[in-house]
Amino acid sequence: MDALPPRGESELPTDILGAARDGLAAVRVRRPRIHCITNTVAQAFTANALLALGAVPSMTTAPDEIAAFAGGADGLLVNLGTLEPERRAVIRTAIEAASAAGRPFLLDPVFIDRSAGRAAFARDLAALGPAAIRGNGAEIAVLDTDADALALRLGTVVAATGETDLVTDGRRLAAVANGHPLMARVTAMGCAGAAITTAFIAVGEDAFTATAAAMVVLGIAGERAAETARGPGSFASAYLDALYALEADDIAARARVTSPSQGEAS
Ligand SMILES: Nc1ncnc2c1ncn2[C@@H]1O[C@H](COP(=O)(O)OP(=O)(O)OP(=O)(O)O)[C@@H](O)[C@H]1O
Ligand SMILES: Cc1ncsc1CCO
Ligand SMILES: [Mg+2]
Repeated sequence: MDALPPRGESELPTDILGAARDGLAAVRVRRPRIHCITNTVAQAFTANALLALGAVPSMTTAPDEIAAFAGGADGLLVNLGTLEPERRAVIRTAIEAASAAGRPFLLDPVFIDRSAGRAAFARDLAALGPAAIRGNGAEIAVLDTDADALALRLGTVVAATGETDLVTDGRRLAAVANGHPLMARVTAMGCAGAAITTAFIAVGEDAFTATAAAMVVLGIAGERAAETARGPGSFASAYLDALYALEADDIAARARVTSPSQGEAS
């Protein structure tokens, strides 16, 4: 670690705010195609969240089509939430196709804290060069003792989500405090957030900045949705509306990003 620059030195939170604003605009203009191998619980909400944001989802897991879909997309999401044998069997083919096409993939290691076999599979996938790994704190903790070590060891970006989202590439660290407790009362909010993050990485220059920017955007959408929601049900639809309506001014006004060596950016 001695050879590394101090955390935060090479990345200003203001860069993340700019990346959130620019990333949102780029997703809406470029409409990246995101292929999602994701769990059966999250599929429809994830597809709707990508569409609301401006991206274009596809979700097939058919063995004879997976290489064409993953290789032709701008980014690939691999989510382990419902890891039936059929879904497990196509994941490597999808990653190989995306990687051969020079497209990023993001790993969401759902519930690896519940199953040793799933954790072992996730470790194998994590070694295949994901642009980012996003999981809740408990899931990330299964992969390494801390997110920085994991990011450095694999040369990837790690987002450990929860009340505060921590994003690191091992050298830079951002803490994103945006979000709302109702986000934890609707299933697949993290899964959809990982798909949104894949879209930001697909249109971004730098996976760390893009991942932190995505956390800002989805957290602010959650805050806006909570203003009109009456509970989890109306929150889910208000969240899609908020992704659709989000403007650059909302980001400037609401972003709460810190990095350890600097103060709050907003
Ligand atoms: N208590 C909270 N306060 C504010 N924001 C929260 C809270 N809990 C979750 N969030 C937001 O919700 C997003 C999803 O995070 P979470 O860690 O709950 O995902 P998850 O456990 O993977 O969810 P799922 O598996 O249901 O998709 C986070 O990025 C964060 O912005
Ligand atoms: C509830 C649930 N079970 C498997 S995946 C999933 C969605 C949240 O990760
Ligand atoms: Mg999850």
